[in-house]
Amino acid sequence: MITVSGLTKQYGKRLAVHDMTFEVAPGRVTGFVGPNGAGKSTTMRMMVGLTRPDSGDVRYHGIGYTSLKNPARIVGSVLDARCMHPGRTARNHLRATAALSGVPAKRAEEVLAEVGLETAADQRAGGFSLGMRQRLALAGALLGDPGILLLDEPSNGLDPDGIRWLRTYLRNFADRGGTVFVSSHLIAELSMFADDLVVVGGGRLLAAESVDAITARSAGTVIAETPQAAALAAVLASSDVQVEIEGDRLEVRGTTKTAVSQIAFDHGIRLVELTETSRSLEDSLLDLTRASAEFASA
Ligand SMILES: Nc1ncnc2c1ncn2[C@@H]1O[C@H](COP(=O)(O)OP(=O)(O)OP(=O)(O)O)[C@@H](O)[C@H]1O
Repeated sequence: MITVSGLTKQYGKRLAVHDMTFEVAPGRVTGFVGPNGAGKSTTMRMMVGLTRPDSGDVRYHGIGYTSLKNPARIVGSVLDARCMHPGRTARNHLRATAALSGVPAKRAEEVLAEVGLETAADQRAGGFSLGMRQRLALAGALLGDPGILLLDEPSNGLDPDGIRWLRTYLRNFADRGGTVFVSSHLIAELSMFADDLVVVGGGRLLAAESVDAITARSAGTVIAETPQAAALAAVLASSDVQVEIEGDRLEVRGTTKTAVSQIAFDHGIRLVELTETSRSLEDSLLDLTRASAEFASA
């Protein structure tokens, strides 16, 4: 369990992170979402002691990061995949990192296999694509066999196969009881595989709850197609629903398909088509963050 309490960081006049409080549960993938500049990287840097918070703290099973006896064995993090010596081979990079973290050198071979980089083990990291660097950085985070992974935008630079591989990897890690905290500015991407979401905008926490809870809260939209669109819009407008009309097509919010069908039947209105779409998680989150101007323009 990761407990983030009242984390705050100001740069000059800019409040990068304000009073951020949330928990990240084991056995689940938690997505950390928000637009560029929302404060995700600053929060994650504070979570691993790279940036000192002005106030607040972060605890891993009740212990602060800097008080952990062997942090590499508890928390693996990738905050910047470009952060590696370009002249070193993948294997040597991992051996050097292992030595610094007090991990046996043979772990390098194991983590290379785990991220699918065995065949590139003797190539220099400087020649790696961003996607390969992401894998190598993840391998580095896995060296201490930690139970917690913190990853900042890990799918940057990965091709679709790489993204699928990463999702499966993180899903399995969580299913084995691990804790996964992964950031992205792409809400749709995270909603595909996260269990919980921590949503931020403008340095503030906007929501911290399960994907299911956020999805359930959002009302559905009913699409009705009828040659009597104006008549249907008129009767619907008299009940408490929102109606938008475009030619023969109505978009109705705040009701259900069954209710629209009944109203149409009661008024002798012929429907050509009637469908109900649940709003995407992305739409729901954009609602949540409507107040955040930065989110709206992201
Ligand atoms: N070292 C720093 N000095 C000054 N301002 C900073 C520093 N680091 C971050 N900021 C500012 O703090 C705010 C939050 O930035 P942060 O990088 O944490 O956001 P983010 O959500 O990770 O965005 P991105 O997806 O673009 O990385 C931004 O306005 C940024 O300009």
